[in-house]
Amino acid sequence: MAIVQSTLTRYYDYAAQAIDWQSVFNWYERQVEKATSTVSKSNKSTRITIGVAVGVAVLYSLYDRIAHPPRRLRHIPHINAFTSNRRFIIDKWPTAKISRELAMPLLKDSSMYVRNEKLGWTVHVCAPDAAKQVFLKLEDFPKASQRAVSGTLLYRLIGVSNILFENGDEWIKHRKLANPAFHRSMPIQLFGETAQQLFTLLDRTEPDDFTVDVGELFERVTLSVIGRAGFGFDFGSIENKDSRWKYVYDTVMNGHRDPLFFFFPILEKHFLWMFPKRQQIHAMATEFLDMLQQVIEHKRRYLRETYTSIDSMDDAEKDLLTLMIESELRGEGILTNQELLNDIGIFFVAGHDTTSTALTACCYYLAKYPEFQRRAREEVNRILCPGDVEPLVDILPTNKQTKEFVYLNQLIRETLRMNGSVVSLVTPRKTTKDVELANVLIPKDTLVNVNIYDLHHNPNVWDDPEVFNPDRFAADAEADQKAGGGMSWVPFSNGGRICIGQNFSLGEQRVLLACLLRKYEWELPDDSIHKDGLVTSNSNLMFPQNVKIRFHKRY
Ligand code: HEM
Repeated sequence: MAIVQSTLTRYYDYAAQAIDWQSVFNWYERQVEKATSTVSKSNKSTRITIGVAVGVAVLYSLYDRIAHPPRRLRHIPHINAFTSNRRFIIDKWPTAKISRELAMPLLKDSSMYVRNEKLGWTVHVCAPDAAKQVFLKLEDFPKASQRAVSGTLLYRLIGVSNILFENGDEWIKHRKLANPAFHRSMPIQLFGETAQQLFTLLDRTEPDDFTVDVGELFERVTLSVIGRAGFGFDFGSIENKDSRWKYVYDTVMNGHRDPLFFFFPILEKHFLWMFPKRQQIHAMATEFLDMLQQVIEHKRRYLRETYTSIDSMDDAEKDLLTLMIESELRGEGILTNQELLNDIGIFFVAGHDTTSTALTACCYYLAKYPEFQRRAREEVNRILCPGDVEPLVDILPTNKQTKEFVYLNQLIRETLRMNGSVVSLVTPRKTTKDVELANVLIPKDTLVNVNIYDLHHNPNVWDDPEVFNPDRFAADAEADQKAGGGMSWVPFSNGGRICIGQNFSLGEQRVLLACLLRKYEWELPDDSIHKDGLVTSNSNLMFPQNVKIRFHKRY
């Protein structure tokens, strides 16, 4: 009985975030009171008419409260909750269509709109000056609590006390320990070796011309990189596309994206016993966590026994976990095993799918625009093979050379504008007081997010936002000119909570794309479903769907 009671109380808590039920009931009571004084004096047909009228009014009030934001947010344009749920869950519109059809009409005269989400009604900020305020004023816009979704699949992998979710001193503790790991130079050699490992496999298994799903390929590559660079673990995912750990991880992440549980986490938290298949996926999450736990314990033990501050190994080639434990051993802070597990879980989840979707999108744009591909290859060859004759063998770029890839960098940045991997901030903020954002009053306790996709596609911000044009990121061009007027390009967020893995991901992308440009030329097959634009999922991580590319080996 106590369990049923606590479950119902929690369900009420959850539902109460979206709907102000108490005022619905109060209003209903008032109507019934008014009506009964009239009804008691009237005949039967009048009583029925009044009963129906009150019923209709109650239903309308209920609809109004579910479909529209609370009154305190009604001065901001909004998307009807039924419309957004239908388009997201039932019609599964891709992110680009959601943005074009539902958000852009509202942004003609506004820098923000309101939408209902799993944590409740949320203001989506889509203009550079307002985004800047959200990013920089951490005390007005701390991260909202993730308590409502703890215990769900993804949150079992990353916990709720980690570098991504915590605020204030707790967050500083995590970030301080992780910073040295991300501020050394990046493991460029490891990125290059991974590219070579991929080429060896493709040379062995594919003819000189072949077609492949690059999304799937890059997932295997980035999984391998994050396993080795993150915590010195080999997932074996390049050599073996059916590797057990890849299967386990994919099953858990696909389970996390299941719209039923994504939008109704209550089902998973309190009614898991009703879903046997879901229970099996939870068992896999446990298996994955056990593996990570063992890796951490082993590494902690090993480093405690062997650590000296004089160390011959180059920091750039050490894994992130080792560097974090070394920071602890130097006395720069301490995390419990559970907190370390959560942070490694975050690096893993945040650092692998994001980079693979970015690489997939960039590869797609290079296929769609052969002229951009030719320019990028020319630049890579000029820097890596300065002689008269291009040696037709793999040449792995050095750290210094990756910084000279100016045009390749423009391509990567424009790809992240057009198809940034993260659609809106993973963790919405919650206002701590009434604030004015781009001249709009946002009351205390309002959920606020920066919609990165809408900001990057807002025609009030970018010229011809739907045109893929890497030259807007050339020196002194459009992006540079906008830099003074707020934050218009924010695929990695910005301010104090900017993505800690930005340089890691950019380094990985530069090396893999440079190696790929030398080894292959590529194009979109004639029957590509992406001829008119990249088709993606509508989850918050924007997965390009089934991107087949035709490759021709150059050597
Ligand atoms: C294309 C690749 C990537 C993109 C687009 C990206 C994007 C983002 C965004 C938008 C945030 C802010 C989330 C929020 O505030 O809710 C973020 C935070 C974060 N990212 Fe990334 N990310 C990428 C790669 C990586 C990599 C490779 C790692 C680690 C290996 C990583 C680790 C993190 C962490 C730990 C945070 C939280 C930082 C904090 O709050 O202090 N990300 N990322």
